[in-house]
Amino acid sequence: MKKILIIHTGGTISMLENKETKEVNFFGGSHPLLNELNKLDINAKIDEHIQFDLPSPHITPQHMFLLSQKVSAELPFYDGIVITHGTDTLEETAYFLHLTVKTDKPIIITGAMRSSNEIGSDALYNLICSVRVAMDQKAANKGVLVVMNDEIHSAENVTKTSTSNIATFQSPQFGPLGIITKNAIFFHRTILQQPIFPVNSISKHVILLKAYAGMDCRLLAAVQEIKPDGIVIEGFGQGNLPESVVPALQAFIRASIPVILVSRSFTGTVQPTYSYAGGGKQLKEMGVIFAQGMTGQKARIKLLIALEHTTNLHELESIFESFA
Ligand SMILES: NC(=O)C[C@H](N)C(=O)O
Repeated sequence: MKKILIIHTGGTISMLENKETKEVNFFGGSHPLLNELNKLDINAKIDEHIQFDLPSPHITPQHMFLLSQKVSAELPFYDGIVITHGTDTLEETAYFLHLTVKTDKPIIITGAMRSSNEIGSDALYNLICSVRVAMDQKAANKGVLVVMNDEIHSAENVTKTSTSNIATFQSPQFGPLGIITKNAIFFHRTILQQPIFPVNSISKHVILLKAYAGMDCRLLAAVQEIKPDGIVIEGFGQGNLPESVVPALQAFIRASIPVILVSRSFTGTVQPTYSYAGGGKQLKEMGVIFAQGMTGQKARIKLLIALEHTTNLHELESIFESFA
């Protein structure tokens, strides 16, 4: 019989609705899903552990690091691990684990858009589906997977696209890796092998900025005061920025602070096409590092992890170019 560990970290999947006020929160008492699976006819030995009871907007990279250590420590004793998590920052934790946990065993993250006692709750359903995927040999060797709403997504590509729809998790441009039906699990694509970057700490400060029409140098002047270890900026289209922010970015790079560029557009890649002031070609020549095919929040997670290995801008560039 397979052995699966469920690690709970909080989020709506761990919350309840107050029937009078309609607010959703943790309301003390025991975890609403704890031991629910043992009442069902699932052919697995399931252990559960409550790691945190946090809404996911309260999750920090330190929590992700602790979770990554817990998962790595428990993996030798289980055939697969399922993590429950709030959906707001689920994709960041999923990607953190994807980049830091070395294993060929299935690691699944799931959440819920409606808490356990709400009509149409997806909490227990997503948990059951996740355990089924974690028990499936086909889920091995695919990095961290996000299971929600009958779909299996790679941590690399998945993002929360809707504020409240239960079909919120999507992989724009790529689609899910597989689907879950009543009786079977189908994978129809896989991921390329990814280098793993194990970390012993998470100690750097990386900030994420979004470009907007008319952005000027004032925000970046304020950022200079913060003295970050790295900056991720979501530029326009193929990777272009307003001319006015270029001198500040240049100053960061001269001070050996990496500036990583992704796009506000959620499909396609960033590339040095335009040579006007602030265009991608100028940014590339200036030393801005282009991160391919990922959102700003994922590039930030990757930079946080990469900076634990090197602060050399050329090495960082090859880390961002070598995989996406
Ligand atoms: N559906 C959810 O889990 C959203 C919640 N605010 C959280 O991320 O904790």
